[in-house]
Amino acid sequence: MMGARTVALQALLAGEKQGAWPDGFLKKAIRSAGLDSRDGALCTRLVFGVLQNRRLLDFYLAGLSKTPLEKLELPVLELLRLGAYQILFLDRVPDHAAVNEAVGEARKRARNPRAAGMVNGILRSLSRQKEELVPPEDLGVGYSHPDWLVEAFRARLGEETEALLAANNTQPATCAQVNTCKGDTLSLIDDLRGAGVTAEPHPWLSDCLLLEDTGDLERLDAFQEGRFYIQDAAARLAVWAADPRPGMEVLDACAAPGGKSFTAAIAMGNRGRVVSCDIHPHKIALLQTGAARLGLDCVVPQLQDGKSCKEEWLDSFDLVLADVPCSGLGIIRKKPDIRYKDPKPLARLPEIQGEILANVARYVKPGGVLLYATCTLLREENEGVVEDFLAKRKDFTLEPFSLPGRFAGAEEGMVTCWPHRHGTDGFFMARLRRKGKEKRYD
Ligand SMILES: C[S@@+](CC[C@H](N)C(=O)[O-])C[C@H]1O[C@@H](n2cnc3c(N)ncnc32)[C@H](O)[C@@H]1O
Repeated sequence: MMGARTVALQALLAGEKQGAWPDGFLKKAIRSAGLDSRDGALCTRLVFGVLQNRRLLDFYLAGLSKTPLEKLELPVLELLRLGAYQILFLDRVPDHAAVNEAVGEARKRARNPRAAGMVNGILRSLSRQKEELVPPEDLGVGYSHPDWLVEAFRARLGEETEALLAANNTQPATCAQVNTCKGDTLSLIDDLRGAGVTAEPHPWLSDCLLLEDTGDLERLDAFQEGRFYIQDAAARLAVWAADPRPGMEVLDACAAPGGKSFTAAIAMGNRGRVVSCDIHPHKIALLQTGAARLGLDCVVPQLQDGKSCKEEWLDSFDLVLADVPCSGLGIIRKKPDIRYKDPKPLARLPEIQGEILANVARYVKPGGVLLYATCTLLREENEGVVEDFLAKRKDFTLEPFSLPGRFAGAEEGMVTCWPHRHGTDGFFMARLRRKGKEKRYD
């Protein structure tokens, strides 16, 4: 039977090979290896820990390895990172156990017969020297973010940058939204606690819970009964800013996996219609399954490219949500590999975002609302796209909104949520009103 470290190694290697986040792979691998919840949690922590600290781990390993790290076989390098992460960050794993496991795996996997000896030597030296290690001064190395990203954050945050980088490497509690169409928050808390989950009400967001020790939460009865869904507080706030009301016609132009459609439908008491679109056919199935589980039949999934105009929708929706594809740099806490993305293709995003926004704005009724949102923190994908749009569409203006808690910018109609300030994902939302007679929904 495979252990937690072997599965973690496989997930890291799969991530390197696919150039993609191993989350899906990790969940499946944990299930198929039959890891119990304790080993599953250790395996997940190892994968997150290595991704969150890769640059820092490499910095220390490079100081101990005679061979440059880029010349090592990839499985050997990942084993060194896994071992180093356990030695430097995990008190509950004895160093000798981390070293022995890494050496055993290296014996099985490395083509170079000397690799196991090298892994042994490097990790034992690291264990001996760990109290004397001098941390790097460079923020990018210390918090394992690429230099370009540190500079982008510094341009916005100045001295606050380090706090954001540190927050990006924390482990947030899982944030769950209560499906108030299927029951109240207190009885859900009771039932989750009865199932062994640590469930607390969110400190400032109603009908929202912070969960820990969930194990595979999709197996919980309350999940299968559609009594909650997973969504960060910041994403919930974006729908709050949009303020959907019962009876409205709502379009969610970039909807999958459906969090904001579901939040809107719940706020509407499942009355009215939420047309939930996505460009990818396989994601329409996700929307269908999610809406069915939650019992939200006012959600109508539909395949539609947000960039191309659907004539019959012109001037038809009270509210249009444009939660556009973005660089995702606000959700590094949950997807630690996002920081390693090649920044070049990201430069094209503002154009795509602007195109989607310009097209779906045409679906807003006169007097209706357009909500632009991203889960990134780059000005060019956020305020920049909105400002370009407003320069072209003089019939739209930013509109103030209120949120629970203090969020700078709400009175001007644009808010950025920050992991280090608000404890949420990094997120941007702008509320725009189209000129015209507003239809009232109470
Ligand atoms: C940020 S995610 C949306 C998250 C979603 N609103 C939620 O709250 O769960 C962006 C989504 O846009 C979709 N997408 C990308 N390009 C699109 C396009 N041209 N038209 C419609 N959807 C698009 C992606 O497939 C992805 O599911």
